[in-house]
Formats: sequence, C-alpha cells, structure tokens
Amino acid sequence: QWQGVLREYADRLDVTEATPVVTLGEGGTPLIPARRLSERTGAEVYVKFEGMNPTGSFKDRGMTMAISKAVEHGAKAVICASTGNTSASAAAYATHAGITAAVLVPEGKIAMGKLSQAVAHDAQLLQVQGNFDDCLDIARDLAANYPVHLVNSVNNDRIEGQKTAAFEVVDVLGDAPDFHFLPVGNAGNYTAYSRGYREDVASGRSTKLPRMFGFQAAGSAPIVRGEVVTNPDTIASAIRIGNPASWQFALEARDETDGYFGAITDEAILAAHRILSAEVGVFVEPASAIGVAGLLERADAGVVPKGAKVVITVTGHGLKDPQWALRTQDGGEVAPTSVPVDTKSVAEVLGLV
Ligand SMILES: Cc1ncc(COP(=O)(O)O)c(/C=C/C(=O)C(=O)O)c1O
Repeated sequence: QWQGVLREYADRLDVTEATPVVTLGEGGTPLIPARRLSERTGAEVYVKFEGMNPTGSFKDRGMTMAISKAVEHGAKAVICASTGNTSASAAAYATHAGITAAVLVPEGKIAMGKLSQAVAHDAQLLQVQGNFDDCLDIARDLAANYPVHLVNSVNNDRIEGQKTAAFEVVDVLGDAPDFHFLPVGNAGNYTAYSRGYREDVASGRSTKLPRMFGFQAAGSAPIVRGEVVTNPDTIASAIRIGNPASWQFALEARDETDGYFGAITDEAILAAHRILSAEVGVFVEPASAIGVAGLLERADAGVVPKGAKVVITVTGHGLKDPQWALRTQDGGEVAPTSVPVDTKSVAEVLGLV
C-alpha cells in the first residue's frame, strides 16, 4: 500500500526518526493522459489529479509535513487562514494527530464542501469579517504572540511536502515535462513544484526544469499586475487572494524556469471547468481548472510547440464546490429530466426508439 509522501520520499525530505509521521495516505495521485486536451492543442497533455488526495486537494501533501513537524516540536494547537482547502486539510490532519486546529476563513466566501470538512473534523472555525489576506494577517499575528503553530504555506514545511508532486511527475514520465501549468493563489504550490523539479535535476533524476506557467483569476491577479489587489473578486473562491504569501519565491522560480504568469477571466475558468469534466472525465472545483484555461490560451498564442510534454495540475475535487456543474453556460440552472416509472417513456426520452 502507498505509505503517504513522508515515507515514500523520506530520503528527499527532512524527516528523522524523531518525526512522528501523521499521514492519511496523501500523494501518489493519478497522472492522467488527457487525449481531448492533446487534440485541442497538439501537445502531449497530462492532468495531475490532486483532487484524489484524502481531503480532496493538494494541500494534504503540505499538511502531512506541517502537522508532523508541529507534533515533533510539541505543538498542541495549530492555526491557519484559508480560502477553504487548507482549513479542511489542517482540520483533518490535526484531529488525526490528536491536536487542535483553529481555522480562519473569509466570512461567506468559502465553498460548502470545504466548510463542512472543517466542521466535520472538529476544527475551531472562525468566519472573519474580511478577506483571505485579512485572515492570514491575523493567523500570523496569533502565531507570533500565542502558543499556536502556523501551518499556512508561509511555513516552509508546507512547501517541502508539496514539492513531492513534482517528484511523482518525474517518476511517472521519466523526466520533467516541457511545461507545467497550474493555478496560483498564494503561489506556494508554484514555488513547491519549482523546488521539486530543481531538486530532481540536481539529483540526476531528470534532465531539465519545465517552464512553470501559473494562472490567476483576472479579478484577483496581483502577480500578473505587479501590485497587491485590495478587493480580489472571482468565482474561483480558492484563489481569491490579493497579496500572495510566496510572491517573491514565485517570481524567482518564474525567472529560473523561463516561466510565466497569466490572468484568466471567470468565464474562461468555467469553460475549462466544463471541458475537463465533459471531455476528460475529471471533476474539479473552478479554481482548479484555470491551468487548463491557461493551456488553451497559451496554445492559441502559439507558445506551446506541437508535441510538447505538458502537465497540468488540477488542485481540488469538484465535490468541494459542486454548484458550478449544475449551472448552464449562461448561468441558468441545469434542469434534471423527470420521467414516469415506464420503460417505454424512458426509451423515448433516451432516443432509443
Ligand atoms: C483548489 C485550489 N487551487 C489552487 C490554490 C492555490 O494554491 P497556492 O498558489 O499554493 O495558494 C488553492 C489555494 C487555497 C488556499 O490558499 C487555502 O486553502 O487557503 C486551492 O485551494
């Protein structure tokens, strides 16, 4: 059985005999050849489905390391600010470790699936009357002045755990891809993949760094604009972040990988979300689809050569925020078809007769 990322990659992580391994089996997620995306772009496209982690997002990779290290250092309580997935993951790993999690989320801006996870895992959930950036300011202040351990991605343990996703891509493909596309909120994951790919080149496991292409929602694109966005706004609630915690690391990684940051409209995010589920069979929450939208846009711009190996990380499962699949292109409700208990009627509706 897959042992979780700390054990599977113990030789490439700072885990010692003294580190208690807090794991829910995270990592080892599918790298899915996406034929329809390859046809659309002429590239060789793979989707790294991080919704298949224990709490349904890539956050579990970082949280197994952050919570294990917190317990190693004797922490009894952890704190995080979150747009939702970090809080779900922190709550699950903390309760599994037998310690307390307090989570701060922007009031009224968290997807129902994530809210229910934090509650289900017995976190102390506080809805802050502000946005994510306000929540992170408070979480950092609390950790500096009270006996609570901060597990946001400003904590390097999170980046360390999350770099294992890059290890897995190289393990499966046999080398790094030419391009890696992914969503960007705090830019922790962009930083983590860059670090993982860099370490694999240094160890000789791979021959090159992929060009790291990160995407932000047009209404919440501080890195693209080069300035803090004070009132970020997007339906992609997971990445509604105006002042990314790993901003500088991400810029360094972009320069090192000949990378790119782009902005994508909510409409294009939802279109990509639909393409992924309807054509590839992978159901994600809207923010997770932005890397697909970015690939389609960059391919149209002629930046992605034919036959280029492309990996897109889709970061959170669609069940986190299922409402979007029940809306039509123009925002109406998808009306389910109702039929009587009668085979012939059903056959007619299905167009079989
Ligand atoms: C589905 C999904 N996709 C992409 C991102 C962006 O990753 P980063 O660029 O590393 O921040 C997030 C981030 C979520 C939080 O920041 C949180 O949960 O507090 C996410 O949930």
